[in-house]
Amino acid sequence: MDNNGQLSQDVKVDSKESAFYVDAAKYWEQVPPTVDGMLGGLSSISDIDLKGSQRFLNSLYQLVECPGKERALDGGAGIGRVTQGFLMKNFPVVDLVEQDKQFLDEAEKALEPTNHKGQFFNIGLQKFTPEACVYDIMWVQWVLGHLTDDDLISFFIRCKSGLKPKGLLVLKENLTSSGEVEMDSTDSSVTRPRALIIELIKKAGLRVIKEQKQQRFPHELYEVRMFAIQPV
Ligand SMILES: C[S@@+](CC[C@H](N)C(=O)[O-])C[C@H]1O[C@@H](n2cnc3c(N)ncnc32)[C@H](O)[C@@H]1O
Repeated sequence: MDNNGQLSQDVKVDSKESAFYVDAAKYWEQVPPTVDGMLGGLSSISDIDLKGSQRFLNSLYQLVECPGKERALDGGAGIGRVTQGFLMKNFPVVDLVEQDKQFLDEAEKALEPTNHKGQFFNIGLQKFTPEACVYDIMWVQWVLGHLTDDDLISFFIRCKSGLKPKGLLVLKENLTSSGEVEMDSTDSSVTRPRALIIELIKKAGLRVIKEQKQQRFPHELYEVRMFAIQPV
């Protein structure tokens, strides 16, 4: 790590239960289970975000080999903002993976009166293995900065086995414009440059088939991009 608190290009942490993960879990433990909590006080951008996601998903159904519309996964689901605001409108079954028990309980409570069908997995993505060949879309948003590079590659590899034959993994993440990995010690996460994300995707034997920048976000925020990914 350099003096500016930046990690060098590679995000390498040895142990799975290292301080990197423990500190992140501690940070999220004291965040209120609200949309504002999920978005660091920026609940005002939630609608724009969800609409941008819907547009991107629609564009994936224009592809020649498009995914099915049965079952999705929400990775790093928090209180289920993405599940409820977007994925459930497109998929009859949506499973949620979230490391924080309080958030997942809140999601379960909020989804109970709806017609939600799906499972709740209280586990970190670095340890999560999806059931084989079940997902049309695995949507992973604003969480990958909490995984080390090595764990991210392993997670991508496990995602490949969770996808149906035409299924897609979709990432929606902040990207740095500096070309560097930037560390946030408050929530124990990193923000990666686009080039590193692409490199890690390739290392996992996947490739980006469609990519789009989220529009209409405040200019002071990191650039946010969506990547639709499939096994090579
Ligand atoms: C910025 S919030 C985003 C939540 C949700 N994706 C959304 O867009 O509303 C990040 C979420 O990732 C979760 N998280 C952090 N580290 C994680 C990990 N290693 N595995 C799974 N979830 C994690 C946090 O508990 C939190 O719910």
